[in-house]
Formats: sequence, structure tokens, C-alpha cells
Amino acid sequence: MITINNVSHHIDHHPILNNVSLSLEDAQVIALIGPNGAGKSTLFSVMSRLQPLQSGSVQFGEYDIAHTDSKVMAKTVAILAQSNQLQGRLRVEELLMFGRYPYHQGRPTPADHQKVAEVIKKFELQDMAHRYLSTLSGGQQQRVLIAMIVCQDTPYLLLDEPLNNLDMYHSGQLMRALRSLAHEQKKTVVIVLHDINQAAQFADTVVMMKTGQVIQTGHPIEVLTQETIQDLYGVKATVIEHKGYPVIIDSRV
Ligand SMILES: Nc1ncnc2c1ncn2[C@@H]1O[C@H](COP(=O)(O)OP(=O)(O)OP(=O)(O)O)[C@@H](O)[C@H]1O
Repeated sequence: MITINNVSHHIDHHPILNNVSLSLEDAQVIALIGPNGAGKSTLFSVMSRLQPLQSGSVQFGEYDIAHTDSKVMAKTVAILAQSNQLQGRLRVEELLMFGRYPYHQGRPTPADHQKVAEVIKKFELQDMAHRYLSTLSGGQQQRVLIAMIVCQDTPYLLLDEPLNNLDMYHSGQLMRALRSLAHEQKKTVVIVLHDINQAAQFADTVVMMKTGQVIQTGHPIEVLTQETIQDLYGVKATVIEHKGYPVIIDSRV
């Protein structure tokens, strides 16, 4: 369970997060959606301790982020930030092994090699496993970064806009892989998504944020309505249902 209680955050006296409280069950895919500047990345930064917690509390299972050792946190929460600099002189499999660092501390064991091999297969990276990161396309680099996060094998994963640069095939493949991590391996996956239809199709829970506040939380079919889309984005949309999940069409023409 992720428990966020009354988290507020200011930057230079400007309120960025305003009393955010959330209780999110484990073993599900949670999509965090909302307009640009809503505070999604800031919430992730605070949750993953990239920015200090100014007020309130955040707990991942039994671990309160304010009182948990960094080594324990590294085995509890993994984050993909919105922008990442990759060291080009590393090969793909070396980067993935880097994700295992909290376990091997620089001396990989057969179990670490096995985990890396498993993730390479799951994310269909076999053809590029030996290539240098500098030779990969933007979308390929993004897929490799996500695979590294998954190698970290934490119960909680926070991914900020993981579909950036991914084509239709790889977006769907990634969302399915994340869903299988959540439902089969009982990981809790929180993803910031701008593609509202990916959230509608693949998330178990949607959290809507606007101006630093959570305005709605629930199953996609309950919360992704014409009214909430209008409220969230100021967009007039048509919402239809397909196989039990909503499909949102921008009806401004
Ligand atoms: N270092 C900073 N200094 C000043 N303002 C900041 C800083 N970082 C973020 N902000 C502001 O905080 C607000 C929330 O930003 P944040 O990046 O969390 O939004 P977001 O919901 O992730 O947006 P996007 O969808 O555009 O990535 C924005 O208004 C942003 O301009």
C-alpha cells in the first residue's frame, strides 16, 4: 500500500503541491494523469526523495520515507524520472546490471545475471543487449531505461512518462509488461501518463491531479467521464465504451 498524507510542497514560496493525500492498494497499475504543470513530477520527486519532504508523510508498505535507510529504499522504490542522461559508453546489458546494484554492490551473482536475462527477454531487448547505449535510438534508450528500473526488482515502481518516444507497438508492449508485473508479480506500478487512452485501457486506478491537488481517484470507467475530462483539461470530449474500458475522443473539430 502507498499511503500519502497531507503532502504539501512549495518552491520559492509558490505552492506546487497542496495537501495531497492518497491510499493506493498494492499489485496494481495506477495512472497519474493531469494537465502540464499539475504537480505530477513534483509528487514523484518527493515520493522518491529526489526532493525533500517539506510536510506530510509518504509510506511505501511499512516504510516511511522520512525514516528509512537509503539502502532499504533502493530495494523498495525504483523511479524513472522524466529526463535522463545516459552514459553512452555502457552496453545495454551493463546498464541493466547497474539496476541490480542495490543487491550485488558491484559483484554480480548468478541470480543477478538471471534477473537481467529475464528482463531482456520480457522487454524484447535480445538484439541490442550487447550494443552501446550511444548507438540506440531515443525510443530504444527509453525501453532500456525502463528495463533497468525493472531489474531493480522493487515492490514499487514510479515511472514518469515512460511512453515518451515509444511507437504504438512498444507502448502497448510496455503497458502489458507493466500490467503483468503488477498482476502476476504483485508489483505496484505508478505511471504518469499523458495519453489518456493508455490510462483508460491499462490502468486499474486513475488518479487525477490539477493545480497541485488530487481531484479524483478511481477505476477508469468511473472517473474518465466527459465532465472530468472537461474539468481536467478544458477539452470537450466524447467518451465511448469498448470492452469495458472508456475510449476518449477529442470532439473539438
Ligand atoms: N525548480 C522549479 N522552480 C520553480 N517552479 C517549478 C520548479 N519545478 C517545478 N516547478 C513548477 O511546479 C509546477 C508543477 O510542475 P511539475 O513538473 O510537477 O508538473 P507536471 O504535472 O509533472 O507537469 P508536466 O505534465 O508538464 O510534466 C509547475 O508550475 C512548474 O512550473
